[in-house]
Amino acid sequence: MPDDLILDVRDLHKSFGALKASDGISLDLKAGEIHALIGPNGAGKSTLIKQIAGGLKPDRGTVHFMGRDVSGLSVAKRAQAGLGRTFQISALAMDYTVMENAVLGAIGQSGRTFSFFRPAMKDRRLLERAGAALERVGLADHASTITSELSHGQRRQLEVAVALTLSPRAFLMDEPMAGMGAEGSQELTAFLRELKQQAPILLVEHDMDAVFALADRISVLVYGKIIATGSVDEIRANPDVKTAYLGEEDAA
Ligand SMILES: Nc1ncnc2c1ncn2[C@@H]1O[C@H](COP(=O)(O)OP(=O)(O)OP(=O)(O)O)[C@@H](O)[C@H]1O
Repeated sequence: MPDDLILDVRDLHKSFGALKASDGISLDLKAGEIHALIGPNGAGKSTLIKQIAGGLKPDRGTVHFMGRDVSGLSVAKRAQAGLGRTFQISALAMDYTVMENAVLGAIGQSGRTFSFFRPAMKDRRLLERAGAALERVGLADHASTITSELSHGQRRQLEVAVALTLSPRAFLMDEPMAGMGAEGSQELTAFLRELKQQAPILLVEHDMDAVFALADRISVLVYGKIIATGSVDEIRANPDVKTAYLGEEDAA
């Protein structure tokens, strides 16, 4: 394995009945980069991210992470191994405080199973780790704020903080810009550019301005197949990509 290869997805296949949502997908993520995954609605982006994160089992193909085959591991095990994920739909506990959500992240729990929760809130090591992550995303001053009171942009920051508590070696991000205003997107863009130095990011994003501003590489997914991978300039100039997107506009 080359040193800078963090995530290596090989020949993933996933069908839903006759529909091939992943049709032989291979892609990789290298240290220090943002690799954006774009494609028309229904192309299979979310399905791919779920298979990489471990929530959906491929019919065929493998996922290697840091040189290790993680194909058989659960979401939680992959997260503990350093595969961090932020969600398209928030998994934050809205009536808990910002710090409590970060601590839940630090014990590898997202969602709503809180059996370890009370003892965790007294664990100094976990509190420190959660506090450091909040500091990193600029939410330290909001540690005791109830999460539902945060702005949309702040919730996104908190999702990143939750992922950061496990010291990820890579991030999977599903539409982090969704629902953000122009100012919020700009702030998040600047933050992601800094974050990629710590851990590379596989980014699914519909906001093309953000993708073109951020991505080191772009892969284009259409009907379950990657039709092109390249730099921003290469993808912009690629005739197949233009056709795929024009086709979508014509259909709309
Ligand atoms: N659990 C499922 N059962 C059946 N079909 C599914 C399932 N999940 C996804 N699909 C189908 O697979 C295809 C790919 O869906 P997916 O959500 O991965 O696309 P996407 O690129 O993320 O789309 P969008 O950009 O709209 O979020 C779609 O046709 C979708 O209807």
